[in-house]
Amino acid sequence: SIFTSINRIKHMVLSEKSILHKLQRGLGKLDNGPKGSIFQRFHDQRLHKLNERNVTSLLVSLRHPNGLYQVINEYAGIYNGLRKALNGMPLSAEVQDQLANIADDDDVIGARKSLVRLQNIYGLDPKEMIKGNYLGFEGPSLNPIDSYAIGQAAFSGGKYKESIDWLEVALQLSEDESDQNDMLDIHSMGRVGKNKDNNGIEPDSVRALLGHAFQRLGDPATARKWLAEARREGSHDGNVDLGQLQETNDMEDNIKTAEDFKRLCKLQHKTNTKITDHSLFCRYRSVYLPYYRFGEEVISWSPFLSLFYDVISNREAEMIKRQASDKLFRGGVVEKTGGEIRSIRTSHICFIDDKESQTVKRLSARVQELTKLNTEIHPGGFHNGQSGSEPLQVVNYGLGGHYSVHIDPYTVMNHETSVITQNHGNRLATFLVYLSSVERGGSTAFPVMDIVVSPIKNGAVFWYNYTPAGNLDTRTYHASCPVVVGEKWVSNKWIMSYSNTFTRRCGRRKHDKQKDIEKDVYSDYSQPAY
Ligand SMILES: O=C(O)CCC(=O)C(=O)O
Ligand SMILES: [Fe+2]
Repeated sequence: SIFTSINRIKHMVLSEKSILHKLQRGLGKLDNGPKGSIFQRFHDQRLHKLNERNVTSLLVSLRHPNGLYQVINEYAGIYNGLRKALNGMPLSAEVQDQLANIADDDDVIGARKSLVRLQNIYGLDPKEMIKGNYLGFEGPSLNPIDSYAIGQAAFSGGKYKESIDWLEVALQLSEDESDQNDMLDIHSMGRVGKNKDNNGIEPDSVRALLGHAFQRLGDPATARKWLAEARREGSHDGNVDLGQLQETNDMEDNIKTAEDFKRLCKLQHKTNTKITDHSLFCRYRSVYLPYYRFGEEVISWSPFLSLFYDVISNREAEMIKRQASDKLFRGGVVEKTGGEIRSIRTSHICFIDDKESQTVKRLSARVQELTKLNTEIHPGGFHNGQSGSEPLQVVNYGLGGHYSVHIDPYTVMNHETSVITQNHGNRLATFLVYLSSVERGGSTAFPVMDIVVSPIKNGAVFWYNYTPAGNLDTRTYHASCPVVVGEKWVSNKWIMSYSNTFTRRCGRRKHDKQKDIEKDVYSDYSQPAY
């Protein structure tokens, strides 16, 4: 899938010529058969199109959710024809790899569901979203077919309220447009069909699906009204196979912090005025060799949470993203529940070991100096011996990319995680570095602490996942709010517990909290900033 990484979507758009070239090479041996010539025609037409387009404006549109949706939809549509033509033929691994770089139907469905997530989390109105207005950020508009399709996706995801909004917009837009057509047609004596308008949606299918949505919402009266209207004008029952639908919910729906989470996500760049702890403060922190000075802001004492500014340079951030983009893959947390796959994380990730990159190695060393915790990775590699930290995990989010509420320590016991926890213990602390700012959305929200952090490029958040007594600190539950506009990159440095048994400072008293320890530690070597 590619909709879960803006980097992959950009790669699809920018490397299509090279993808086509490699496909041509891979399909060359089929050249004499009929399929070979179909590919050649496809190749030539596509190349012609590519030479004509304006790449700059295309890239600008990819900052906006509708632009991303359109490009995913368009590429899936165009390449579906090719995929069908190649269906059943033996394809080399290279051809399959290249085809995997191009959006397919699953991406289109994922993209629709992502738009529904944006609607849901930020309380956006599809009337505005369709026009391209997301939280005041303008972009390309979508059409009634898109609106209907997104409504269908919402419906099949069990989001009936959301689906009704999209379906009503679809109906409204198609009526508006057929009104306009009627007016034009007064002169040419109407030719607009009753059921099928010029935009290719059948209003009766929309009405029927509206009826089903109201039915599922427990409003049989309104449901009957829509179903009757659909039947009066036609006999369609929508294009959705209602028998196959399953109710699925995002994790946000299931936890009691759902409303807090939404509220925090909407608070971007605003201070949470509920925090009135006057003992919070800022200070400068220094590391040496090379000398580097950062601002640090303590934003919560218990649990301890602090923000660092300019903890890496622009050059280092760009370097890490460049190194990561060659090895990104779909982030692992996909849960299977009742036969349906629901994704609690829409991003691509990869790991970079200190051995692979001087930049990453420097960052590890800096984190070690700042946190006074051991971050050294076993010289033979993370998996070959006890390590102070995991290799750096780099994350690139996709269209509406998010990560549902979770805690960082391993909790699910499968083979791989139990090998990690046996060797290294668990994720004692998290040092989360922002490799980009995000224009709208994409904050890190801590619903239990009632704190939200807006990504600031080159900044970082640091916290302990365990209390000084060694208990899992469930106040550290956090999530990545969906990205609305822009491209979000973060990286995680997870510091492991076994190597830090003796490096994490303990309290002087038995029940000391991290707050007490921090005060002791920092009065030793740091002065508050003015
Ligand atoms: O991207 C974020 O803001 C949070 C990421 C996160 O929590 C994680 O990757 O574990
Ligand atoms: Fe996390």
